[in-house]
Amino acid sequence: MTPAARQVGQSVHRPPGDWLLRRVGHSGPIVLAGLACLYLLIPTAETWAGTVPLLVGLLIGLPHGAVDHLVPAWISAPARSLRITVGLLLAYAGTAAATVALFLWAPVPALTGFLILTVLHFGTGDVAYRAERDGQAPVRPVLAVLAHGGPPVVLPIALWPGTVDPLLDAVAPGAASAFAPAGRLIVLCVVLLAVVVTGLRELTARRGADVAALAILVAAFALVPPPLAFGGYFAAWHSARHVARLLRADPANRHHLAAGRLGGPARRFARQAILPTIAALAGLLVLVHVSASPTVGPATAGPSQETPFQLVFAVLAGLTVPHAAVVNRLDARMAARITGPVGRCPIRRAGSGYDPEWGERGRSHHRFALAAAEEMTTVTARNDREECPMPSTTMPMLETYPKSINLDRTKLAATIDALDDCAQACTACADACLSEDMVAELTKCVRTNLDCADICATTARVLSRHTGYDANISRTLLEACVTACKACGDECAAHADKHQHCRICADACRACERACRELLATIA
Ligand SMILES: CC1=C(/C=C/C(C)=C/C=C/C(C)=C/C=O)C(C)(C)CCC1
Ligand SMILES: [Fe+2]
Repeated sequence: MTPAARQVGQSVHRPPGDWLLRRVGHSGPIVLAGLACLYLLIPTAETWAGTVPLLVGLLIGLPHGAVDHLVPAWISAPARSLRITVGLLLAYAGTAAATVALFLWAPVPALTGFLILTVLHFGTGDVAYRAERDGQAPVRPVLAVLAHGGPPVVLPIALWPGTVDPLLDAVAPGAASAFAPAGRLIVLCVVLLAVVVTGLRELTARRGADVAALAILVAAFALVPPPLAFGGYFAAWHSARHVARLLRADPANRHHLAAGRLGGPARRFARQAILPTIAALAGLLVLVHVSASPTVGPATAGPSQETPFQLVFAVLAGLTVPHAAVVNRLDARMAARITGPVGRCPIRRAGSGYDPEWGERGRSHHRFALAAAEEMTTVTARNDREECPMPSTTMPMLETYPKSINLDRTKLAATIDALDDCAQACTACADACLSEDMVAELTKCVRTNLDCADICATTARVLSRHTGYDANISRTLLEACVTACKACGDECAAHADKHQHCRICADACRACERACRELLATIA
């Protein structure tokens, strides 16, 4: 059975596309191992291992940051995602401009900060990739981040001063001498220590392939000239893993990935990334041209003393900083989503719809929506451990809807769950009322219970249908729910001190009323 077929067969337990994560995960180690072998076998490779491989690697990797602005569109309602996308683009441009200014004003501190950021970005990228692939976050993420993100940056600087120092000075004049040999050695030792501890942890956890990947990473950056190693790493390791995760994050790819097809998602990504990539490339080329011209280039006296390379690198860093910020935030949300709040049931707790303490984080997790089925995997695993109630299938079902949904999926899922909870509580409360000795005093309660149960159940069913969506029907039903829940909540609350079922039902009605109002606010 192919990995894809296996996945389709157990679609509820495995997220669509984890086969892709596994497959792509091998490309980095294979390329770096190949480069290391090539370099050991053909020492003359050094002659063509100059800046060109670095540029080629960066060019191939460039598209991985080209769709950052689309992520909001994959995870929220179209009307709001446009606003988020525009806001994100403005923040992106602002951060990029500030970074470029910092690079030109204080090149050495700026470069130091950028290199630290690169370590964190690569490290968190790997940790997030692994967490997504394995369905669990590492026990010591900081150490793992350093172990995976450190080698591509620290090893070249510490072990290849002859090659790297001219590069450092080209992008930030004075950096080579500012990075003292003792400092380089100390940072190298810290990174190697992190690698050894992380490697031993992996060994104990019997993750042989991951230990091998880490060993290849270190060996390649120790053996292969930095521009070549870095180029290979950036394209085949960092960017490839990131793109694989992006493909899974795009809800439109779910069916293809679940069926083991990569062609559609790859073409879709190419379409999404092509324009921003061309724009970034064109911008960089114009920059090289302009800054190399005699009027503003290095020959000119005054403030424009920077080399073309320095300006281009500053712009590259300027694009990377907001990219790292966007990705880091999403990674953090993903990691939190995988581990969940300690001791709580994520997603949903009995009787109260969505867990308010899971709050913003939970909402964001749904928005990012790695894969609906993964939600099930994670929650089910946690339920096994922590005896949480069965998770709702509402969000996973929404995530599998093949077309776009005109409502905020998170709020919609929360409302459907709240409606179902409320309908169940109202039905049970009416039944319990009928068995009370003082049933005569509860006739109004039974009546409002049954009205509320019917209205909520009907609304939950209508809201679960999206094809040919009619906002007027949804709005009218939600308004009826608000009225029915308010009436039933008030009536039940009046008996809450005497009857536990009325207290529980009143809570469910209030929660449902709140959820309906929130959803109404998005369609009013
Ligand atoms: C300057 C410099 C380097 C280049 C760093 C670069 C080019 C980082 C780019 C990071 C990006 C673009 C991340 C986005 O995901 C090396 C090779 C570490 C060696 C030391 C000097
Ligand atoms: Fe990146």
